[in-house]
Amino acid sequence: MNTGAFRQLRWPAAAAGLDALGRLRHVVAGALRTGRPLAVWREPGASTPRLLVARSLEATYTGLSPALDAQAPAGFAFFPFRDSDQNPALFLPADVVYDASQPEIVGVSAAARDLVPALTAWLSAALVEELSWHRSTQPAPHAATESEYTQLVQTGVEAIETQEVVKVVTSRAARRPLPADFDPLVAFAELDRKYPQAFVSLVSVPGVGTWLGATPEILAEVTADGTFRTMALAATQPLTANVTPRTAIWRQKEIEEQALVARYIVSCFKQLRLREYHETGPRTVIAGQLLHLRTDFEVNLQHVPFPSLGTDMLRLLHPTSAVGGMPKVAAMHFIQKHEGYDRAYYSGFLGPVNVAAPGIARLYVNLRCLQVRADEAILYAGTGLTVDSDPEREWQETQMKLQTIAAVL
Ligand SMILES: C=C(O[C@H]1C=CC=C(C(=O)O)[C@@H]1O)C(=O)O
Repeated sequence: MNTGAFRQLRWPAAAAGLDALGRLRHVVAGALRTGRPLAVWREPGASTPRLLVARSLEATYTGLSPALDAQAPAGFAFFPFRDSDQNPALFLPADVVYDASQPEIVGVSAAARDLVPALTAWLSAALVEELSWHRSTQPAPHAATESEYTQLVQTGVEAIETQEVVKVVTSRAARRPLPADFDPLVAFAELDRKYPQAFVSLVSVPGVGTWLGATPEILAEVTADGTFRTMALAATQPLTANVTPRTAIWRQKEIEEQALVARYIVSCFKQLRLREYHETGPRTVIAGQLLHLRTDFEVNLQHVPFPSLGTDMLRLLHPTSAVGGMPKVAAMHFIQKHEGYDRAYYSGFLGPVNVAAPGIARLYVNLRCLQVRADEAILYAGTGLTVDSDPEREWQETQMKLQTIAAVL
């Protein structure tokens, strides 16, 4: 954790019996009790989660997508599919930070210095059993029936046939009852265990709600050694005993669907006049119980004259054609007109910027996610359509995708 920029509070002797995750839970409880936004996440391949608490809701509103450079503020981005008053773009400033791999300290930013007395007292306070998670003030979205969804796919295929769009990604919400004793932090731990290669997240913001997810898709990453990465992830089939990444065979429809996403990324590089990028793939990758096709793109930022490449690419990429479609504006218009529900933060993006260290940012597409409501969960999934899409198969594909996150219910 980028603790250099933070005042470090040590846990008091009273907390000696609490393990790293117990401490994380206690800081989460304090944030929820005082109405503060928070994010807990575990990066792919990492063994421990991190937590960030913003000092206030007001401090999280942002107009622009985050800058991916070492001088930019540290925080956690939580962006909707489409920015609106109901689903504002948020950037939670890194005011209180906790890294479960360094469980002896809690960091507090200079901007949140006035929180230090209350936080110090809280670290010695008795544990709270029940956490009261932030709720959305928006109504639950409409959950499409099978016939509504297959009709939507049919309309999408017709829009491709009439050349209104080249590709569009349709999606739906599904409502599931919450188990009586559902605990988002326990569910987070289960996602962490089940999906070691996913970006696992739990974000809770007053009025916006509580979102849990385990996404396989990087939107934009900038690493300490000056590398920019993104990926074209699309096409889906179940991972079974007989079909593995080595033996998977893809139909023409799926190859085309993924190639369009890759082409879209290349078009973004072209808009920025960047030619020096490495492209690897497509290859078959595992995401939970599914297989996808993935092409990786990498740029060495030390070798190109584009200091703001990460920031510029992020602004061009979102929403990628893996969640919107192509051409972007026509696909967004189709979705707005026909999908019939509010995606909110599903297929938006999320992740830390300059939290681990200045210059390290990891933003992911918010897929395989759910929204926790008072007594139900809203799950989300979508499918990329091409002219050859079969409505019934696309419905089945959304069912499979919902399974990734439904596993914690
Ligand atoms: C839109 C989703 O997945 C995207 C990412 C991988 C494969 C996809 C597909 O096969 O359609 C989607 O483009 C989702 O999981 O809701």
